[in-house]
Amino acid sequence: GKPLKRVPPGSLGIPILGQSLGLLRAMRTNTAEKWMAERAKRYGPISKMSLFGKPTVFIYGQAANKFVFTSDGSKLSNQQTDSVRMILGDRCLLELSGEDHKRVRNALSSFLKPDSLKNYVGKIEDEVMRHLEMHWQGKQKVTVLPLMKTLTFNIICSLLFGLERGARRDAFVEYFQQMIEGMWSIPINMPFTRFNRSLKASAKVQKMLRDLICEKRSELEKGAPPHQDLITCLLSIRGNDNNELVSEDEIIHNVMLIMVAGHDTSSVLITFIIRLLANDKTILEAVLKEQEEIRNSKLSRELLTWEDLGKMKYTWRVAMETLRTTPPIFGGFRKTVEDIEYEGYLIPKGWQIFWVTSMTHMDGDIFPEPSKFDPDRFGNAAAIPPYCFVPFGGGPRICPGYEFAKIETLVTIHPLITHFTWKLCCKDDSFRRDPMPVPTQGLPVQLVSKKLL
Ligand code: HEM
Repeated sequence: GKPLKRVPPGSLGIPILGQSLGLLRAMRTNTAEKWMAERAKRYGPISKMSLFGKPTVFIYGQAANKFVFTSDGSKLSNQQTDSVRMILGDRCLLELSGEDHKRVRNALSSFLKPDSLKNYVGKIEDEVMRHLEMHWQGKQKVTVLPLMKTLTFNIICSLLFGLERGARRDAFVEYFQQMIEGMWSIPINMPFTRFNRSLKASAKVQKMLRDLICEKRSELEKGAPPHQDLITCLLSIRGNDNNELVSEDEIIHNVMLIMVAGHDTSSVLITFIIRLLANDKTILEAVLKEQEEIRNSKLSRELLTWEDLGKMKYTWRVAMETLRTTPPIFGGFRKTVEDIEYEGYLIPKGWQIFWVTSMTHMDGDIFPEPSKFDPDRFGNAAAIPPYCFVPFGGGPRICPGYEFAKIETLVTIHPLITHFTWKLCCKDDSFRRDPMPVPTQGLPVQLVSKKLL
């Protein structure tokens, strides 16, 4: 018969802990890119390690990304680390495959597609303006990251779940933060571990969502319109037998996924754009010019439209370049469903595969002078080879929140840059990963209001 292939080089380290602590430590000191590059130098483009309790193979490059993003569920499943699965639940999109994945993803996409989101630009702007009035206007100093988290969380709550401002939303925010803190931790469920705290918070969030669904269901029965928010929309989708097509657990687990996937990522993107605009005068002026032209074409308090967003081309290029240089998502995992042969190696069934955004984003053959911040790289998006710019992943699981993130970002930058100027307060202008990028002290800035909101 065929000779047995070898598993990739590398070491699995100590069971359970393996290299998790090394990687997490590198992330916290912002040397994770270096950590990965050193591994690549030592072991080549495919190597094994142990991460978050599982044997893991780390692969990178354009071909590796394509392999990860396009292999179907018979080869690679999308199962997340134990921590993520136990916290978000086993019926969220990340855990589903095949027909189940398609059914639930279609249901979510009917809400997240541009044609539907178009109608919410005004509602998002309303949240942004209230936020700026409350937390920015008249202040001399603000800390950007926590504020942007509050803002993106509020936008999600109002748009997707119909949760208005108030005590209930505030309780939600708090449990949510606790829940997220343990998502990339080592799954040791003992009192006082990050993971344990996170699991408890997850149980509380699930209880709150179950109550919310119950209320929405009875409102629907009384004749409330089905398109007010994501939950009512999902409850209203019926199968052939007239039963709900998306189960209650699926609604709850996906609502939690969207809140996690949708607010942390975009808050990081907006924060790093604000940081960049403080550091780069030329780019600041170019963005300001584009935004003022749009503002000057409108009446003083007139709301932004979908067409206005379409004109913010340069601003979005700046966002894309920010996503290239500081991708909110460091990378992700898949799991092998069977023994797989890859580049002459055996990857045994049940192992994790780890892909990483920075490895192609910072590759000088793909992005010349990769450390230089240059929005014009995205002047002609078609010139960028496929599976190389992957802040949103790729293939059938590419981020379905791309348009949502784009709208939120543009709608937030517009009033910020036309009404305020800011300077960084910290001498130390660096960041760490936790695992999302966090600027020093959350990015405190000194603020000047140019004109009233
Ligand atoms: C700058 C903002 C964002 C970034 C960088 C981002 C990035 C990503 C990445 C890298 C993936 C995983 C792809 C994979 O593993 O193959 C993903 C998946 C996902 N994202 Fe986003 N995302 C962002 C915003 C959002 C928003 C605003 C939402 C929802 C409103 C959202 C919802 C989701 C969901 C539900 C998935 C899972 C899709 C699936 O498995 O089919 N994301 N995102």
